[in-house]
Amino acid sequence: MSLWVDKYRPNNLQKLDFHCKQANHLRNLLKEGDFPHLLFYGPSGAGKKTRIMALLKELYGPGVERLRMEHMSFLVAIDEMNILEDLTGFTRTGFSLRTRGMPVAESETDENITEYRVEELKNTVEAAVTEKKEEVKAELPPPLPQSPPPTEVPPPTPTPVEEKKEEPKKEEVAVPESIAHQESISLSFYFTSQYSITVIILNETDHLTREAQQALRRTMEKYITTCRLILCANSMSQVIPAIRSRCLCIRIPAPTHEEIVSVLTNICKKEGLTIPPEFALRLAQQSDRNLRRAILMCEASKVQQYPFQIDQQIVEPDWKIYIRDTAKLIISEQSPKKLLEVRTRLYELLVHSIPVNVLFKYLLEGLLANCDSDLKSKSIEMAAMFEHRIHKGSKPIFHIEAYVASFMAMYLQFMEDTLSNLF
Ligand SMILES: Nc1ncnc2c1ncn2[C@@H]1O[C@H](COP(=O)(O)OP(=O)(O)OP(=O)(O)O)[C@@H](O)[C@H]1O
Repeated sequence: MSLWVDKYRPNNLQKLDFHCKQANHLRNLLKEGDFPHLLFYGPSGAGKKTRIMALLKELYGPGVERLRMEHMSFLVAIDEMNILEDLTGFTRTGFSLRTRGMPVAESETDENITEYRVEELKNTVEAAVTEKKEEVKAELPPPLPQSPPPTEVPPPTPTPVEEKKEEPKKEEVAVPESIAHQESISLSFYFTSQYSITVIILNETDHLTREAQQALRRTMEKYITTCRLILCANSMSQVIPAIRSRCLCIRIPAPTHEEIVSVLTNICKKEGLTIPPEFALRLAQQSDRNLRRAILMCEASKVQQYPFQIDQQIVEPDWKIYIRDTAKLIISEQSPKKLLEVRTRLYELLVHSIPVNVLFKYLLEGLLANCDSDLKSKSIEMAAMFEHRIHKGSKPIFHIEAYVASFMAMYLQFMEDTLSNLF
């Protein structure tokens, strides 16, 4: 049994429920059978990946659904065991790179990671394009003719991707033996190969370091004849101009409340349920125009209570409640002890893969909801500064914590001033 978000994810361009005009443009783009490098950008839950998959399906047919995730093993050099523990969560790479407790020498953390990411990115893309090309080509069925001859029926060929699925391959990049400690990490990326073009989908391109993006730029140029990159990003401001200019940028705006209501109504109809429009609208409003969140909340609400009531309580995600409680903690007491407690909670959220920008946004929201109106503008100004530092720096936790400490100091000062004015 799958979740509604997966079960009712439209799988071709015709079935897309909103931004239909844009879907038509994409179809026109594909008429030639080829396309430039693409960069899809827009807020989370707007339907970027759904569109990418629908686009590939339009181009290559149903086989593309068996797109797979490839795991590659890399050996990472580690000099010492004075280790940074907090690398266990998300790292700022564009791949779904997750470390298995990967230790890194503290003194050289940033450079090591940057260098490693650049190499890793280049190796991965190049391996996918060059080494795998021959192998993939050999296994692929002949390309579908534009207008198939009426008499000839092509012989059934085994689907290549299915074959590969049975034996996932691992590659290892050797590192010098002199290095004392080595750990293997798993790098995941998606790629599909059809005909002569390898299509590589890179998620979270905006989380790549600048160096990695530069490397990607060169790779894009080098393999322009054999490879198409489909990049996916939440924010364009973090993508370097060189990458932007090499791609056709496609903006996927967040769906409107009405569009979300219509998607929810359709899903409920398919499930044989009735959803009051007022309740669907409340779900849309609470989801912050994130369609995935709205569908998940709708399903959770159905489990909690059906038939739906207009004023039914909407089940919120745990992490959202946890962030709100963290904000309340900050307001409740401003002391080093509380700061430590908040720090632990922030780490907890990060290791559970809550994106930094989401964490920061909801934390600020929670603080603003609880603080005096005089403090609001200052808090927002301060938050903007620390958010900028998060993007510029490499360790978001430092900056979030610094923000919390600064907010505490400002709040404490404000309370003292208010009290002294009273007496
Ligand atoms: N056009 C659509 N019609 C109906 N449902 C949709 C549509 N587009 C997306 N969805 C639903 O919304 C969910 C989220 O979409 P998707 O994963 O494509 O968003 P995204 O923009 O890639 O999000 P993120 O950036 O967070 O990964 C999908 O699981 C799907 O169920």
